[in-house]
Amino acid sequence: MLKIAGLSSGYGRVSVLEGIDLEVDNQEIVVILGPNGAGKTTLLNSISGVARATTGSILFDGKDITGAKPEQVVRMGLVHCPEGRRIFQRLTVEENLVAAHIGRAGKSFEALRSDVFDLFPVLKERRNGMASRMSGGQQQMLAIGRALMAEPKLLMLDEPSLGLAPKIIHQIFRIILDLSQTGISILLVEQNVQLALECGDYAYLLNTGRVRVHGPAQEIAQHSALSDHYLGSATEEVLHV
Ligand SMILES: Nc1ncnc2c1ncn2[C@@H]1O[C@H](COP(=O)(O)OP(=O)(O)OP(=O)(O)O)[C@@H](O)[C@H]1O
Repeated sequence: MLKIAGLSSGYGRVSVLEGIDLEVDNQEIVVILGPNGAGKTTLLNSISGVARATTGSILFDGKDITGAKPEQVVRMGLVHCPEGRRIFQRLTVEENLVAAHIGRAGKSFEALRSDVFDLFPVLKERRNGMASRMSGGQQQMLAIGRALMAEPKLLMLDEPSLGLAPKIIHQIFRIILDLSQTGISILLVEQNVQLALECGDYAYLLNTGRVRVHGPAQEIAQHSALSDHYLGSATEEVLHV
């Protein structure tokens, strides 16, 4: 579904990522872990076309999307649900969904809205309520609902559990697993290492812009070097667990 090879990128003259190789298979949940500033968000931004790749290639669904514009990438079914939710606070739930669907070909608004409401009944209950009046967890559900209006084949989620209560975090992870069951591939950036590794199939650990460790999520969870790497004492060596 997604194949990244030798990707380096950054912002203007600031280089952030160096030589990233990463793959996401069909229906797989791939987790990206790493300390603050490791480059996780920059990696998602580079895939979605917000940050520019300086070297390397990004293939999505068999097509080269290196250097493609964000709107082209979304149209192909690669959808980024950014950190901080970025929903329209002054619009209602329904209006947020409408805004996410404007100008789209494919399934009708009504059909997609119905899928979103099936997945998140609370959004149906609150469809005419202002987004700003909803709890953090409900706003995260709306952010994912908006992303689903673009019919993703691959959904990139940046820290969906950020700032949420433990019970709600479990709900969000349950939803991520449900989405994967519907055939959507997931690329998940998370600070909640334990839950992310329980939920994921494969994991990459980033530090200072490079992949330091990668392997099946279960093996990474048991790997004693993970904490060293996670805490930032990574060597230059890439360990394949
Ligand atoms: N717009 C930008 N312009 C310049 N540098 C940036 C920009 N955004 C991020 N950076 C820098 O890129 C590096 C990686 O940041 P990034 O946000 O990708 O890390 P992260 O792993 O997602 O961290 P966090 O967990 O804190 O979100 C940091 O040194 C950051 O200061």
